[in-house]
Amino acid sequence: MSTENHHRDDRDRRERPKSAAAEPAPPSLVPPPNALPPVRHPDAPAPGELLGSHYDHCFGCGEGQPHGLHLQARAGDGVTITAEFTVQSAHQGAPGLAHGGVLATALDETLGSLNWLLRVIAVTGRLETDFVRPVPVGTVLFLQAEITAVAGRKIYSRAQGRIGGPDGPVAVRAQALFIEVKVEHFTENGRADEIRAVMSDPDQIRRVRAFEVNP
Ligand SMILES: CCCCCCCCCCCCCCCC(=O)SCCNC(=O)CCNC(=O)[C@H](O)C(C)(C)COP(=O)(O)OP(=O)(O)OC[C@H]1O[C@@H](n2cnc3c(N)ncnc32)[C@H](O)[C@@H]1OP(=O)(O)O
Repeated sequence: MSTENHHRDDRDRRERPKSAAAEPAPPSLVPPPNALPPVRHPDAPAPGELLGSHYDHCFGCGEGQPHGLHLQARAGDGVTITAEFTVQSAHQGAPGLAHGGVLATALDETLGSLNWLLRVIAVTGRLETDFVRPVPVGTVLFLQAEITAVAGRKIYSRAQGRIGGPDGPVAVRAQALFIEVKVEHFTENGRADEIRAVMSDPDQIRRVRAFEVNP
């Protein structure tokens, strides 16, 4: 293939339709035939409601992380979420541009927030990210995410981040597989100091309960 054609192919790939749905998923991100549509928990936050942080020291959403993303997620209709994150100078990779790992974190955090709507505790098993456009420092990234299917403990989801406005061009997108876990995943693996602090904070316990199925 000529260099010119190669460049045109690259550009075409970047400018494909805006929906994450248009992207073929790798095998482990394709829900199995027995997967079911996600069911919004009756006590899930109402559409339009801000979810708040699940943990004050979370790098993605916690207020207690000075250089964190301070991402704010809002429940949408069905099993969807919107979120916003403003790229700060502490988030640079190349001069004046967001670090790709930080953008992946924003996608991961948004996708993770979706599990609030199922009232399930889940962690990221697989996260596949496409970086479509550079994202300058100072940019607001407008994220949208949805759960597409659930198969036992496996939760399939996808997200995209747009720049210039909620309907602007897609800059990043991701497909993910989250795996449902028990609270013991954290209590048995997390560092003892932080687990102790969380377990003695009634406000934090209340937030953890909000994740549990049939608390
Ligand atoms: C007291 C304090 C409480 C605090 C309460 C806080 C609550 C809310 C915190 C939320 C925080 C959110 C923050 C953002 C989201 C993160 O960033 S989470 C952090 C990043 N993720 C992790 O650290 C996960 C590390 N990985 C693990 O711990 C384990 O591999 C997992 C994911 C729990 C799975 O292990 P497992 O439970 O032994 O399950 P396993 O049987 O291996 O797999 C189950 C199924 O999933 C499939 N699977 C597993 N991994 C993968 C993979 N990577 N690819 C494809 N398929 C996979 C398996 O093939 C299997 O499929 P089936 O055979 O059932 O068809």
